[in-house]
Formats: sequence, C-alpha cells, structure tokens
Amino acid sequence: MAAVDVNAEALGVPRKQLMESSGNAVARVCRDLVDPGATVAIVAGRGNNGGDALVAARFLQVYDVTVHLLGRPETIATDIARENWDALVASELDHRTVTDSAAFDLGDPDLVVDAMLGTGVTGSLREPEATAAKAINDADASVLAVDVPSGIDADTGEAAGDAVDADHVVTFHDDKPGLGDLDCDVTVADIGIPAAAERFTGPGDLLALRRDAQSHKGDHGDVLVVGGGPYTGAPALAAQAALRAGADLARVACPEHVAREVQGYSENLIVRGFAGDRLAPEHVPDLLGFAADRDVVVFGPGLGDDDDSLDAVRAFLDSYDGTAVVDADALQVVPDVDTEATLICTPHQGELRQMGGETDADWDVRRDLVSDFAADLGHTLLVKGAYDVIAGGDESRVNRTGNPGMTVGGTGDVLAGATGALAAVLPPLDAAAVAAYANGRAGDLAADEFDGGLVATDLLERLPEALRGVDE
Ligand SMILES: NC(=O)C1=CN([C@@H]2O[C@H](COP(=O)(O)OP(=O)(O)OC[C@H]3O[C@@H](n4cnc5c(N)ncnc54)[C@H](O)[C@@H]3O)[C@@H](O)[C@H]2O)[C@@H](O)CC1
Ligand SMILES: [K+]
Repeated sequence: MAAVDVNAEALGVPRKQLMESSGNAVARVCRDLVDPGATVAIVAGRGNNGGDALVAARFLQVYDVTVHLLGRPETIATDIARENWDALVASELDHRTVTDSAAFDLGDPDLVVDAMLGTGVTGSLREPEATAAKAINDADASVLAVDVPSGIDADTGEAAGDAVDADHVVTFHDDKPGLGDLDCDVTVADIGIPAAAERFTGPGDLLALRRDAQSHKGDHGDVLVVGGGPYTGAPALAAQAALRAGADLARVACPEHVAREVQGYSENLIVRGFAGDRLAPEHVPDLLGFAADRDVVVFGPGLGDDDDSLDAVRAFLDSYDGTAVVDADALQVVPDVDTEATLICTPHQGELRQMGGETDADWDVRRDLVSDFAADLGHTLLVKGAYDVIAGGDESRVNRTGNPGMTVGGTGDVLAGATGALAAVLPPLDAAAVAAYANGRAGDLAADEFDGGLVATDLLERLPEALRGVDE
C-alpha cells in the first residue's frame, strides 16, 4: 500500500487527495447507517486514520457531530491530518481534544466513527486509545471503523490486546486480508487510486530496497556474471551494473583473453578466466562449483551463440538450482531446458519470438501474451521494449522509463547485471520490475545530459541515483 501510495503521488494524485476521498467514503457509509439529525461521535487518532475521519466530519454536517481528537493537536503525526484538523477548528465544527483518558466522555451517540488507528498500529493499544476503545465498546451505539477496527492488525485480523469491536468497517482501495475473519460488514471503497499506480513501476517500487542499518558485506548479493567470448565489454558492463545496483561483490567468469580486458575495466571486479576462447561444456563442473556460493548468476552478456557455448549453458542449467538471470544468446536454450533453477529471462521482442513467445504492438495485449508465456516456461520474463513487460507467477508489471537513446549497445548488459544484483535481495518479479525501472530512469538521467549520444557506461554512473528512493 505504501508503494502504491508513492506511485499515485508520482502520477499527480497526492495522499491528501486520497484522504479527501477516504473521508468522503466514510461519510457515504454513515449516511446509509443513520438518518439526518442523528448524533455522531468521531474518535480520531493522530495519524492518517484519524485524518480520514477529520475529513469525514466536513461531509457529515447534516448530523450532530462531535470530533474527539485523542491527544494534543501539536502531536498530530502528519501534515495532511494536521491541515484537516486546522480546517475543522477554523470552521468551528464541534471538536474537543482528549489529553486525560480519565476525562474522556463519548456522550450518548447513535453512531461512533472509530478512526483511532488504521494500518499504522503497532502493539497493544496505549492511552488514551485503550480507554477510548472501552468507552466505544460499552456505548449503546453502532460502531463504524475507518479502514480497520482500531487495535486490529489489518493483515492477520488479530489484536495484540483489546481492540474496537466494530459493527461495520469501511476500508480503502482493496480488501484487507484480516477483515474477513471479523464479525462485521465490510465495505471496500474506491478512493480514486489510478490503476496505473499498481500496473506501472514507479518510485514507490523502490521502497522495497530500504537497507537495514545492521547489514554486513554479502547481505546485498554476491553476483557472478558468466559471459564474454566474441564480445569482451559486455560481462564487464553487467558486473559493474551489479555493483552500482547495490551488490556487495561482483565476479566475472569468462575466457582468459576476456579476463585480462575485464580486469582493465575496473579493479572492483573479481575475475576468473577459463582456458580457451569461449565457454564450452568442459568448463561447466568448475563453473557449477564457483556458482554454488554466489547468490545469483547472470548468464549471457557477450557469450555469443557458438554451439559449444550454448551446450555449456544447457549443461549448467540442468544441474543448477539457484537463481539466474538469462540474457542475450543464452536465452535460446531456456525453452528446452529442464531446470530446478529460478530464472529471470530478459529478452527483447526479437529474442522473445526466437524463444517461441508471442508479442504485440499494444502493450496491454503484450502483457497478456507475456504472462501466458512466462507461465508456460515457469520462469519470470522481462521483455524489453518502449514499454517493458515483466511477468511471472500470476503477476505482471509494465515499465515506462527509458528513451530511444538507449538503443545504443550495452544497455541490455547493464539491465541484466542490475537485475542480478536486485534478485539477490528481492523476489524475481520485483527484482526485474525495479531493475527495469531504474535502468530506464538512469537512461533518462543520462539523456538529460547527452541526448541521443548517451552510452552504456553513462547508465552505470546514474544507477545509484536512479535507485534512490523517495521518503515515504
Ligand atoms: N494509501 C494509503 O495508504 C491511504 C491511507 N489512508 C489512511 O491512513 C491510515 C494509515 O495511516 P498512518 O500510517 O498514519 O497510521 P495510523 O493512523 O493507523 O496510526 C499511526 C499513529 O498511531 C500511533 N500508534 C501506533 N500504534 C499505537 C498503539 N498501539 N497505541 C496508540 N497509538 C499507536 C503512532 O504513533 C502514529 O501516531 C490507513 O489506515 C488509512 O485510514 C487514507 O488516508 C488514504 C490513503
Ligand atoms: K480505525
């Protein structure tokens, strides 16, 4: 929900606007429950759950409404809730603040609106919420809870201690899993969040990447890139992208002549050369051993389509059961390989067709086609295009970042490496979606400076900024 919220904001629908819709939805349900002239007590907490009810008060002026704010107005936790409180005070709607639980007086209302706590609850109810919950439960009134009954965990339906016993709940945007187990009516209200906030990747997707301050080297991924042969720059680009996307360690396994060059690109890379001028089946046992201690393997950058190399990829995937990103020429082995591995495949549309998948000029149709093909393969697909389509499991996303300047060579290697790093810390679909978003955003930042003259290494430098999240 936090991610969807940030994405909605990026689309131009800020949270205060959603709060206005939520408050309006609360008022609509009230009108179904009590007739004009009834007495309504609104009990508001200091978070955005309370803020929703402060908005509702403005839509409920046909009733005899009293708003009880739990706590001093200076302790309201968010700007948007405070602005709505200030509007109530300025408009002289009946309001009181509860600073001493012992003095809390709910009165004798026909309806109580419980907006003390929503999805932000942690632990059992503290004061004055605990006393207010008892008063609400003891009152001879119907109780309408905003989003979730206060004290209940919206995901589990459980409470850490006492909670409000609601008769009705009006919840926003989507049903909350925990509400199904409660003995009350649940109304799911559409609050105008654009479907695009969930369908398209956005800055909210980056919230999944927040790092734990206690983390250690290795916690953020040890990524092995296997590639090189006819092309020498590609594996170095992919490995550097893995580092820029947050991996702690990036290694490259490649033919000896490539190894010398890769080392020249960056002293941050750990390089292992193997005999010969291309990957071949005799390298596989050694490679499997090397891959076993890594979090993710990225297969394909610069590998070429020599039969020996493709046989080696096949043999590797036959025995490998970890997570791998498969790109470029290596993609063609995926449809006929029987592997225990978790694969994230990153074809462009031509490569998708070669794999046996279908595509369409309309991205929405393409989304269905790619989802079906991902299900057939049993793997995650990131199909590159002006709109990237990401599908796997029963989910799909679409990414709109990026620009025509990114058709330059090497940007796909950067994407594959970034996907590898993110797959070490996120589930496959999320890793692919965030990588596509950040890679395109890095390209957009580079295009601001270089227009159509951007090159793949420009993306590397901008990946960290492209992955930097917004404050929630
Ligand atoms: N997209 C969204 O996420 C939207 C959310 N909205 C509303 O925002 C709510 C979530 O708002 P917040 O994140 O501000 O969280 P809440 O308003 O649920 O609670 C946060 C406040 O409660 C306090 N608190 C936490 N646990 C407590 C406890 N056990 N005893 C006493 N106080 C406690 C915190 O210190 C904080 O001040 C949702 O439930 C919903 O009602 C809506 O405004 C519309 C959009
Ligand atoms: K509530």
